[in-house]
Amino acid sequence: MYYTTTTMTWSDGVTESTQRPQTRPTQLPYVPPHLRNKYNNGAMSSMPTSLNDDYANKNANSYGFTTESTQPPLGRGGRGHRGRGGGGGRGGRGRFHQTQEQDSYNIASKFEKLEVNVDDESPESTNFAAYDDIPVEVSGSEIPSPASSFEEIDLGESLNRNIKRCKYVKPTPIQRHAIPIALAGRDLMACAQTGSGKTAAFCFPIIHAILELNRLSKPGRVAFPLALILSPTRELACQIYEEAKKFAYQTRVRVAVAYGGAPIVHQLHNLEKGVDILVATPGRLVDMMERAKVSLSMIKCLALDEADRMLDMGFEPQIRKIVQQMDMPPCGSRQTMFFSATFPDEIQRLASDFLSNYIFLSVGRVGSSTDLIAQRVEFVPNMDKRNHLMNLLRGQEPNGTHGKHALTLIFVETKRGADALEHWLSLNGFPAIAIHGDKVQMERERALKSFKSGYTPILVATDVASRGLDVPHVAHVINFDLPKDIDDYVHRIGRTGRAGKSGLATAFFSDQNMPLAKALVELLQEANQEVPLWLNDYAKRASNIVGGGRARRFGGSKFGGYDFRRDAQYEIENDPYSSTYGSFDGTASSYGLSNANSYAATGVDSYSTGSYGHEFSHETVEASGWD
Ligand SMILES: Nc1ncnc2c1ncn2[C@@H]1O[C@H](COP(=O)(O)OP(=O)(O)OP(=O)(O)O)[C@@H](O)[C@H]1O
Repeated sequence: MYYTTTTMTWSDGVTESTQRPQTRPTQLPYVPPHLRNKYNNGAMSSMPTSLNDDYANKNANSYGFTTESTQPPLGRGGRGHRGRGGGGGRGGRGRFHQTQEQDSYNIASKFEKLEVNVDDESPESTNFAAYDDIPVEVSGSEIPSPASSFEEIDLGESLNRNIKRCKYVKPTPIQRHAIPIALAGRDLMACAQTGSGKTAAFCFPIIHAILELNRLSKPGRVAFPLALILSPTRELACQIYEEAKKFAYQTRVRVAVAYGGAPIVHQLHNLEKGVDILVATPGRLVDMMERAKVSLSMIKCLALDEADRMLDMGFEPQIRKIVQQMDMPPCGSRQTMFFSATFPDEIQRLASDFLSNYIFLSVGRVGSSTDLIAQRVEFVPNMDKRNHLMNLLRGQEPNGTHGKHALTLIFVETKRGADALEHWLSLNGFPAIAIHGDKVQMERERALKSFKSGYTPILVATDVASRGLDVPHVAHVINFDLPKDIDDYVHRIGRTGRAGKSGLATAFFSDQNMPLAKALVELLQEANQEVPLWLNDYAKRASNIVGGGRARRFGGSKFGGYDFRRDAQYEIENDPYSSTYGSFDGTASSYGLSNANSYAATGVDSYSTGSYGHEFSHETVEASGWD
């Protein structure tokens, strides 16, 4: 379905026979990925024949682990080196799981120990200078003013305390604009660049609203959450859940999570204890509702993270079922908020079905990447991809604290490709682990934990890991296979360069990627990145082909945010037979559209800030004073 592709790409297709050492024996004892190079290579004809230091030294890349440091993450072997997950998944719980996992994963459980530090602008804090000149576009009616600080927003004592615990000193731009809008109870369609703090932008107002209601949920056989947050992937649901728990710490607001691939019984048991905020993936939620374990009749607030993904082909029927066909209060009686870094026109149109008199907010250019990410596009013929990757990885010196490797995330197109590349990297001494939709949930979670902890500093992933995942210290994202869709590229590279930190993204471009060339050039230009001459040529050639490659999805606006309603506005302005427009804000407003100020005349305001504000035919109010 959604993450499934049947096409073969280079990462799967480059057969092991052509790429692996030719004399690799057919039967090898199981060796975990990290140790395969040292232990398995003994079987290679051109190599020394045992656990030979000589070989290990000659072939040491900068990831070369000592035997001591490479305690395998799995205690009980696994399923053989070609088993699911490349051996990274199924064993028992070894030393790793008893130590690092417990220490690092459940942040919320350790939250109590964190200090409340009022003035700390620690290195971990956001680099706000990076966001200073960010363009902001807002449109809709009666737009609440943005706030410049958390004090000004005033989310209440307990939330403010938790914000300090998180060491959030200042709101990020999306938070400055979105939180006041959400606190005013308005529906919202919000776009902001990857890693810019959207999760808190919807979690804070939700928690605040529930506290204001002063009516927390009670235990019972059927759960009646007051707020629902939907996420397209299980991992993202878990991440939002962990974040929401931190933000709701000591507030008595109960947060629960429901996602597929894990036993439903345990999740239901948690729900029975009472839940105020339910974070869920659509499939599992529908299942629970059909079992009459969850009712959405009390929902006051609905938030969709990665909203464009939630409404694309894969999820739209499930979302319609959850939002329109079960017992959720109708549009207008609940508050609805959509968040994403990308929001194609056609998906905005769909989304407007679920919103009432909403405000459109974009911080940074919709669908653009952040300038914090240095982007490099290299022409790499398919045949050379693996060697090129190896050289790239060899060049990465340990640079983290204690000489640890910064994390590298490699995207490939298919699940098979992810397994094959993980295996090949492991064989060559690079500690890699794969994550994709064919792995069982436990394997997926383990892969992510192992990567997050730095234990396996290379993660090979399909798009299952492209959206929303916030893994600190991802220094390099490599698009081994480029995606077909430029928005997917934006989300993928957005796994680095988060929260004001800088990052690097390298893409391997080959002939097959020509349809992406034009959009890629535009994206690089917008992000002030160098565009290789050869890529420009590809873009020109692509333009000459019918369709011209996939154009940017945000219509005619090169810079700044883009509210699709403006297109509709434009169409009507230019349609001599049309004089009314009834769907702009989800209400039946109608207005004449004959002059340039008609947009403002309808009570629909807008403002733009920052250096990329662009011109519209309607009145644009320049806002200042907070940016
Ligand atoms: N006000 C703040 N100050 C400092 N750090 C913050 C602040 N708000 C959020 N962060 C941190 O920024 C990081 C990115 O936030 P988040 O995951 O919400 O980004 P996002 O915009 O949802 O990204 P994506 O589009 O990839 O989903 C997180 O580690 C979060 O803790």
